[in-house]
Amino acid sequence: MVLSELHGKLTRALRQLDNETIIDEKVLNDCLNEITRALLQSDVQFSLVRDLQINIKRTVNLGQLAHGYHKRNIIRRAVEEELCKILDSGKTSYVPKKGNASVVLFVGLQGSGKTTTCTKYAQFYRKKGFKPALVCADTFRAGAYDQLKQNAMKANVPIYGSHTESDPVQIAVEGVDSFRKKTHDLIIVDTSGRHKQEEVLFEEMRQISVATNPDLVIFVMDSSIGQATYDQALAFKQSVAVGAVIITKMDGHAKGGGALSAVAATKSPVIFIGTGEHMDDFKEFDVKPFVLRLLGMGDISGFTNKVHELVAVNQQHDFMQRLSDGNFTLRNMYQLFQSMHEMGLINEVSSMLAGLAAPKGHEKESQLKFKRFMIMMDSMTNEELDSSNPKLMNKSRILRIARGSGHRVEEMEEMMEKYKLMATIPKRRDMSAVSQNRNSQRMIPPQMLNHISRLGGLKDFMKMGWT
Ligand SMILES: Nc1nc2c(ncn2[C@@H]2O[C@H](COP(=O)(O)OP(=O)(O)OP(=O)(O)O)[C@@H](O)[C@H]2O)c(=O)[nH]1
Repeated sequence: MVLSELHGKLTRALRQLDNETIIDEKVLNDCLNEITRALLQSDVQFSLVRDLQINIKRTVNLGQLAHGYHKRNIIRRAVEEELCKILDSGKTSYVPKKGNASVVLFVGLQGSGKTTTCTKYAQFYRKKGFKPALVCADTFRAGAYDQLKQNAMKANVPIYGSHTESDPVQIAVEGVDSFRKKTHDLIIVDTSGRHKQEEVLFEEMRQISVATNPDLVIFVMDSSIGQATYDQALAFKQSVAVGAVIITKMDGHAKGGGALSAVAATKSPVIFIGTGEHMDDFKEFDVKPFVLRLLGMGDISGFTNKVHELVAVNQQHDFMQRLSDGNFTLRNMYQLFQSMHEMGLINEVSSMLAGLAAPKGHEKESQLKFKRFMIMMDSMTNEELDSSNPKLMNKSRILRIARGSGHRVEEMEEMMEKYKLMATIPKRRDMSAVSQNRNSQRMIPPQMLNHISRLGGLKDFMKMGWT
């Protein structure tokens, strides 16, 4: 989990609400104080945190809420909305389109992770079916070309560069022209970084930018400097037309929250975050799912996207229909888990579902949790498995299933919470993303299909009742 410390503190603060029978001013203040402390410790700017607290108190006016109103949910929703506000730049970024020959220029200070991120970006789009290529216009640092070459080889992306030419502008122009002729539809230009924000670096960036006329300039920034990213992002924006930001090293830095919020305050959209040194340690950044995950409420859109990756196109509509009609049963969940398990995707999917994510190195815990859930579902009757009415699962049934499967009642309740979360996806979230995905022509990747059939899981997968 990215920002695991902040995640832990925020979820603890919200969980406290469940321990209280009456939600009064004191409980709300205690909860808000904890959230405030957690955000400040993550280096979020004081004024942003202060505004968040004021706004939440204004939204959650306990005195005016009618008796019986679900105060806990109103508080949770207000926290979610205010965090989204802090992290949302209000701007969208240019998105490369297949077949369009987009040119994307990467800029940033030395050591920010620019070269690594260029390759991660190329690989991300290669996996989406693009034909990306890399141009090394860093003639400042000896070895930059070789580093990018090595990375490019790993990511299986062609590269243009020179050991002898010293003019980065000429290399950039030649590289872009050459890849355009070869019909590459995403040409990524890596530029040199310097130790600090020197004028000479900005001048070089400006010249490369004028000469290559990029569709998008991406500023790469290291998260370890926290809220100081604000000044850095502004300085770069004033020199080149920065259209998007990628924040790196979010895996190791407690100040990541500060970095994300400070960049948003400059009205620059963060589009990806770097979460490690490896090529796959790269995540699309989307404010709402990120906040939901941070608050332990699950990454719904990530989950629905995953479903779309795994379910054949002709079945996606029906599957989403079941979800949207509220007909998603425990049996559906059981079969989904089973397929994920067989495909070795438990960790990937679990990180999208509230509370199932395990920190790096503890993935086994997630797997055990899924197994535990499946064992508990094995102790259910057909009526329980096939009902889409969560109310059917009353206290005595929960007790019986927990006892019968050798688990604690709390473990059973935790599973029911996850089920409700999945079953109510479309009710709680905007279905437009889902319907957009319906139209996407994504199929199960062939190698995955082979894998499922080898495991004999394809039959189960198809029997999930999604057809
Ligand atoms: N932990 C972690 N390390 C990263 C991440 N991104 C990059 N790095 C590491 O940061 C270091 C610097 O990365 P580079 O890609 O060489 O940085 P750069 O900005 O291109 O540097 P110059 O080419 O000198 O300007 C390398 O050791 C990378 O492996 C990340 O998201 N997480």
